[in-house]
Amino acid sequence: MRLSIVTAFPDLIRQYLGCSVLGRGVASGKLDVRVVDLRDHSQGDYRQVDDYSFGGGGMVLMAEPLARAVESLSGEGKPFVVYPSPQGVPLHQELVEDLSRVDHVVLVCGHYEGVDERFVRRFVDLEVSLGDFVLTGGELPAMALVDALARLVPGVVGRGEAVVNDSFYRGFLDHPHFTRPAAWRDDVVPEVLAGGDHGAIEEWRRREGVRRTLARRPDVLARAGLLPYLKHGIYVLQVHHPVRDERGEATVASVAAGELRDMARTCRTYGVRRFLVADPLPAQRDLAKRLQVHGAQGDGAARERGEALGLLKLFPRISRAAAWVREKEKADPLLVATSARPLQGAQHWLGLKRRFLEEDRPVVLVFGAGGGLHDEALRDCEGMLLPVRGGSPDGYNHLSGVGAVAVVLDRFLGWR
Ligand SMILES: C[S@@+](CC[C@H](N)C(=O)[O-])C[C@H]1O[C@@H](n2cnc3c(N)ncnc32)[C@H](O)[C@@H]1O
Repeated sequence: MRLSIVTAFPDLIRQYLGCSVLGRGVASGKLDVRVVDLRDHSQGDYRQVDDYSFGGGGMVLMAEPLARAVESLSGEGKPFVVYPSPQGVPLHQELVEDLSRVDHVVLVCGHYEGVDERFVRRFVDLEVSLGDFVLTGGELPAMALVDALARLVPGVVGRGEAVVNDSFYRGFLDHPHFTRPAAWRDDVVPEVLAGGDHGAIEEWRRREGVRRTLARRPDVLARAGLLPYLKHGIYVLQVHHPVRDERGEATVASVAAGELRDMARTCRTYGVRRFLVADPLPAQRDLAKRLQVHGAQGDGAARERGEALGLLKLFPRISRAAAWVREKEKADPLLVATSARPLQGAQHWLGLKRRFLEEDRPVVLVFGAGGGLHDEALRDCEGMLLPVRGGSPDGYNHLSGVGAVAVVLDRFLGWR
């Protein structure tokens, strides 16, 4: 990506671009940043770039020098023009990531009262704000943007400081950091960090990142994929019995090969540890087993399908599936029921997402087949998820099993 900064104060920017991580990025050619002096695009002998605000008030940057500066950068296609402004959309990591995928971003620094609105209307694609406060000029926000973008350019940040572990990158806050000396003014670094046990260090960091995020910024969890931050695995359990028939009575749902295959593939996509099925009928479990064997034959797509079906594990009852997870994880699983009907005590997915982190237990997401989980099945579950809602405001929303698994897994494990 290319970055250009249009400013009436180029020295401010040049100095910043010459130092530390950015300085090394520019010197090595990994960072392509150009600083454009607005005065080079002024008209007349006085290199004028600003004038009084119509109607009274302070100075405003004039439209024509700004337009010329941007046009001088438009040789190889139209760049994406960003104007840092307190009236813009708040800057956040997702926006930085979106901008990092643009070929050429031009940052236009305002000053004094701002820039002529006619320039904004004609040239600016996006106004971005650093927060609800006012600075004297757009140079600091422009540098903040360049800095945040530069971190995403491969090789600019050293390998030791993996950006994926930074705050917000994966929807979590970073863990605390410490450096030498190990004891400073009677304050000693956590013992685990000074020992050489990398597994224990990773576990400590994971827990601290989770703790901080829950305490300080639970709002950012909406975009977070939970998997790297959970100690235990996430499981999907499809229940064939007891599910509801048309009259709400308990019945057994039949095995649908296509449905099992598609759910298994979704589980594989999101890193679900195992796809469990509870079915009391041996003939149906046999059918599912045969599907697993045949699905693994062939190459290409078939192999991928086979891998997904390898996640499948069959049990006669919900309790047996739960006991198997308990044994495997050496921890009590949290079973969470999903339903098309709003169940008593059901929670919003964001609340559950926090709960998964707080309780740090294996999680089993339980889906019904046929007409959905019967009340008897709900007795095995400790948590309940509100129905997935689409455009319709009323509570009832019956999705296909495959659709429901995909939406629910994306909310908990999808990484935006
Ligand atoms: C003093 S400000 C102008 C404020 C403008 N009159 C207003 O109230 O919206 C001058 C310049 O600083 C930059 N600026 C100030 N605060 C900013 C913020 N919170 N985020 C991004 N840019 C900001 C903008 O480029 C702006 O044109």
